[in-house]
Amino acid sequence: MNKPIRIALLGLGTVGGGVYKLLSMRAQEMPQIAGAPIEISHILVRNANKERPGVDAALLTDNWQDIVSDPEVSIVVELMGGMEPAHTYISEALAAGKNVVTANKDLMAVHGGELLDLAEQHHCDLQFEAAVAGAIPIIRPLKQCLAGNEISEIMGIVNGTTNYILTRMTQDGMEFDDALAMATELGYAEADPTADIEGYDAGRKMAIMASIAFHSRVTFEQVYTEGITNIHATDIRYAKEMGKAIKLLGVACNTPEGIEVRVHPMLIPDSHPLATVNDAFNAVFVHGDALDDAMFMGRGAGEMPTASAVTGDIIDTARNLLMGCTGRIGCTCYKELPVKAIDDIKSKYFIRLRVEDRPGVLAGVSGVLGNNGVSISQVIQKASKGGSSDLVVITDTVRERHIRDALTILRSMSMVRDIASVIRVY
Ligand SMILES: NC(=O)C1=CN([C@@H]2O[C@H](COP(=O)(O)OP(=O)(O)OC[C@H]3O[C@@H](n4cnc5c(N)ncnc54)[C@H](OP(=O)(O)O)[C@@H]3O)[C@@H](O)[C@H]2O)C=CC1
Ligand SMILES: N[C@@H](CC=O)C(=O)O
Ligand code: NA
Repeated sequence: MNKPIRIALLGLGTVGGGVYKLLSMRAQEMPQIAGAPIEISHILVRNANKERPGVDAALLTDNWQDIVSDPEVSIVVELMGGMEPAHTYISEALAAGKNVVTANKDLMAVHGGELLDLAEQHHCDLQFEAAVAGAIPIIRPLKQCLAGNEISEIMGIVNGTTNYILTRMTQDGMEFDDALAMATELGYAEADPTADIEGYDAGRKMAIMASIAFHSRVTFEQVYTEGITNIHATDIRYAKEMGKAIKLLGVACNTPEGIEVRVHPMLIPDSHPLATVNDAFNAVFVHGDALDDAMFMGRGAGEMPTASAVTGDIIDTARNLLMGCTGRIGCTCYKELPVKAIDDIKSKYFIRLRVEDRPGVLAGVSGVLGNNGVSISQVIQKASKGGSSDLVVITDTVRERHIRDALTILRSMSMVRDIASVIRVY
């Protein structure tokens, strides 16, 4: 039998704890699955004295040097999250010739190119399947199975926390804050859930996928992001009346003018496959010239689903180590494509306004939209409450900058008391 492959876990929280459990559950079969036993030799945590039931306390350390200077450790599994010290530790591990598996989208969406280059220099694997859409295999399919395609579009639900919140608000009428507390309790949310609810986490995942799919580096700062904090129960009610669901979607397209990449809430028809993706499930649509359409669906967050993706990467790296072929697949970005500004992107919009309840208001609002090149496809006006009423306008497809100009004028009009919501429509 091959001698054990020694790995170090950095982090033993939701995901690290899941990986520890899954590796223990599969320990007996690992020589057959991976080609050698896989043994955890160190676990780095912030607090090595904390009681951790079911975990061998002798493995715990709070000293990174114990790991990076141990020549027996061949795979470092980073599950701490955040930029630092994760960036330094991963760089030092690669420089020391250690392979790395990480679930860290924050880091990969900003420093992915640099870290993949470093891995290549040292002939090491740097694998990050769990960083995008949790358990769903998507990084490896994009880099390997779909490598013969020209991919033109990726669209999907890539944040479990926000999908869980929107599902609870839609199906159970739950308040936003209560649904977020449940998502945190279930281990779906990031350490700072702002990243989830403001769309940053989904933006990071879209940057990573767009880079791989379009062979051109896209970083997080280039992704337009809007979260779900401005989605109200009233919007969800209107969406239901129109036979639509509200989802936080990531969209990335490779167009002749450049890459479009964005994350924002969207109204999608109930008949659309993404409308039925609920709770912490994620789904990713990919369109390729040879592939046509494919959809990947599964759990996007949580202890064991995320551990599934991390453990798959550990096993793949172990197999590469045993075959002497680590570092086989590195960075696949060989183009330098521009990324389009959000102002140039076109969409349909749902605009909910609180307006004065008097004659001429509808004509005033539609006049401003028309003067800015925004044509209307549907209008809903609800009965008056306290002298104002809800006016919902669905526009035809329009350029983002025209909507912005129109909204600026509408906001300044006395007949418009408030622009309550502006949501894109599929
Ligand atoms: N939760 C999920 O569903 C998913 C998470 N991810 C990603 O996985 C990673 C881990 O997430 P998660 O498990 O939820 O996070 P947790 O907050 O649950 O766990 C973080 C762990 O890292 C340790 N840690 C944090 N900072 C340090 C440090 N400076 N030095 C040593 N140890 C440190 C903590 O130690 P201690 O225990 O002592 O506090 C803890 O064990 C993140 O990158 C996240 O984005 C990816 C997909 C899904
Ligand atoms: N916080 C993330 C965890 C997985 O990436 C999410 O909710 O999707
Ligand atoms: Na994944």
